[in-house]
Amino acid sequence: MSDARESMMPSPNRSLAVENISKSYGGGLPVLKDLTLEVLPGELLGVIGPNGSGKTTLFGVIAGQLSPNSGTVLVNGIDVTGLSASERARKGIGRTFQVPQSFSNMSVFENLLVGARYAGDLSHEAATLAVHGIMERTGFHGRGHLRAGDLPLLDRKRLELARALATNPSLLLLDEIAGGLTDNEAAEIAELVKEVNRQGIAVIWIEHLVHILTSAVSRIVVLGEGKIIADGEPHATMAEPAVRKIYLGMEPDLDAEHS
Ligand SMILES: Nc1ncnc2c1ncn2[C@@H]1O[C@H](COP(=O)(O)OP(=O)(O)OP(=O)(O)O)[C@@H](O)[C@H]1O
Repeated sequence: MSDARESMMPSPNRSLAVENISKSYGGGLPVLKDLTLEVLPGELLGVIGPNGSGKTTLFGVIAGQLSPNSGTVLVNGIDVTGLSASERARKGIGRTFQVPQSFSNMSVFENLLVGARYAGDLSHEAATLAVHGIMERTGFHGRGHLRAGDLPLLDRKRLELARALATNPSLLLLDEIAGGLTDNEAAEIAELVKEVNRQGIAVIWIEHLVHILTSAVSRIVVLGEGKIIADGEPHATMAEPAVRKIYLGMEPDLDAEHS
């Protein structure tokens, strides 16, 4: 973390506080309903829920792509509700998207450099140094020259994560980073996510591959129709009747780790 950012931050006791957030699109029915959620510094939190339950909308509201109708978003104790997405990136929020946002005609290195310069007031030299560090941590050492569009899916997912890391986040939002991967590839991504988290970055990870998530995270939040219907230790949370009611028969991989 840059000295400049460190000195700007009050000492936080919550990495993220989402307070009483409601959100609807174009005057329609609310997609998020008075939702409140806290994430502690260094926490690795999984978020699951059926299609359309509001998971990606929640990320949009946290990262600033969407404005809530009401409620507050605090990051490291700072109210960011009125800030743009790029301003929030400078406050420490990094995010990935379901559809990778990398520039396919640019190299791995160039993509990461864009990320590093997006969120930080870094000189070209400092950004270059930061990008080399990110490439080390994410499996791109010696491969920075590769064209992003030529990468296989697992590496495109890695690049999406690396691009978010290049913005130097204290809170990382991962939206289905393992989507479309085989089980072995998803497990590789999960190891990378855990490693990033061990380095002190709080992570919120939306994923449909429930067994990958439950084996990686220390806490799971279950969304249903814009509300939190369960929140706690992964296995206990997945065993709650309200959660089993949603998932039983819908999610064939739910018990895969026990088979
Ligand atoms: N830009 C938009 N305009 C109008 N409605 C939207 C928009 N984006 C999402 N919605 C609606 O809001 C609801 C929640 O969508 P959201 O993408 O947040 O759910 P999700 O839990 O992330 O779903 P999935 O698991 O399919 O990604 C859905 O009914 C969806 O159709």
